[in-house]
Amino acid sequence: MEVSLARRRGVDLTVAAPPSKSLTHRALVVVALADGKSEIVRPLDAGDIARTRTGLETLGIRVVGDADVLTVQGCAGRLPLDAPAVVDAGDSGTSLRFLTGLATLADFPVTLTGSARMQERPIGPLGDAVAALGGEVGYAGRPGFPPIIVRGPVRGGSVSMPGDVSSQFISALLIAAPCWADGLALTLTTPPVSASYLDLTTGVMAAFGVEVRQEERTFLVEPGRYHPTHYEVEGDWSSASTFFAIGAVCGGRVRVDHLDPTSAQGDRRFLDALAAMGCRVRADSTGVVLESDGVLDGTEVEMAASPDTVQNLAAVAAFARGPTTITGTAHLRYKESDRVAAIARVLRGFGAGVEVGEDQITISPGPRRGHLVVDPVRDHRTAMSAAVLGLGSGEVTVQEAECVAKSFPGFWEALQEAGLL
Ligand SMILES: O=C(O)C1=C[C@@H](OP(=O)(O)O)[C@@H](O)[C@H](O)C1
Ligand SMILES: C=C(OP(=O)(O)O)C(=O)O
Repeated sequence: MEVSLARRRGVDLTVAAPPSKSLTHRALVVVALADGKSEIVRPLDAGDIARTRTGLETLGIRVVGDADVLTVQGCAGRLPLDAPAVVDAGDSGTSLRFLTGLATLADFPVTLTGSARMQERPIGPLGDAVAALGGEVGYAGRPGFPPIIVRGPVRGGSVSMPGDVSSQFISALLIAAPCWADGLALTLTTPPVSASYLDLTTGVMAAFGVEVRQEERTFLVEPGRYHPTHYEVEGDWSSASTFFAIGAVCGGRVRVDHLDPTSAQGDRRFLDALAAMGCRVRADSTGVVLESDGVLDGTEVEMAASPDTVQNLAAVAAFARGPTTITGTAHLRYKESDRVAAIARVLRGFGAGVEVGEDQITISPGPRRGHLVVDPVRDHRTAMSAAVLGLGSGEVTVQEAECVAKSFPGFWEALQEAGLL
């Protein structure tokens, strides 16, 4: 599917944020381990969540329900797997990493694999940690990359791991840890990237009765049990960021409902960056409103904890009156595509100057080039950020636009309903 976008000015948009992808993934894997039946209310219904759901089913956990409520009978920390299994996580890094953690709780080997791109996304630090904690770990192809083969059970204990590749490795260990006989003392040898996602992990674990203690760079989890509960998923700040970016560049007013203005989701910081560029932002009891007159200043902003909004911010920066520097970008290279390269490719094609450093990107607005055709190379966030460029300036076509289904299947429909397509 191809989507072509025309320039819009003075938008007046009210949309609902879809449920959080990260919180739905976490809720699903935690309820799978709980010692009873739990309900997840308002889960995200999207491609990546389907990967976690079918992965859990492959591991012997039944997930029942639809878009409104999912019901799961947990396995009380011991997966009922009675033969070797293969989990295909497709393009979903979160599914692959979290289910690798769960595979430590099975008595049979589990092979975790994914798309061609997934086989280029690292998993070595997580594999090393699982092996050090007592599991058997192997790789079917290139060492340190999926397919990874994990055989439990893992006893747990103390381990060190770098934090600078993906926070998902840390979350995967933390989530499985209460089900290990010796619990976990995990010390990070480098500061964690995407650190806000660790707060989401510990928050969901706490909602199911398990505490994580943190002493400087060490995370401690005692052996214990997740207690079943009803868990309601809040709205997704990463998905919402595209609507706010559209408001920033087109000018006008954008209201996104179903967002918690006090959320632990780090992508909430995206709005601080837009405020620094000249937008006005306010929250009320049901959502968040952004107003912009379309006149934007460049800024300098650290985004290591909010990687999934960097492409939208880079797109907004192309409309500013001066350059914008975004720091904390090194780990964007390990995502659904190399997003540092994607930003450079798309924005240079658009007409902006892009300077790429080891851990930072500077965008300098420049004169618009002709019609821009964006191939997102299956990366949903590249596709959505291209919509920001298109609505802000016109003459942008997004190819294979259906890739947004990974996290936000209703994205293009939402734009259409708002009269923007
Ligand atoms: O834990 C999570 O839910 C996620 C963590 C982040 O990944 P990294 O920790 O690999 O940066 C983020 O980019 C991803 O979309 C979701
Ligand atoms: C990086 C992302 O997801 P994942 O790592 O789960 O593939 C994302 O949604 O932007």
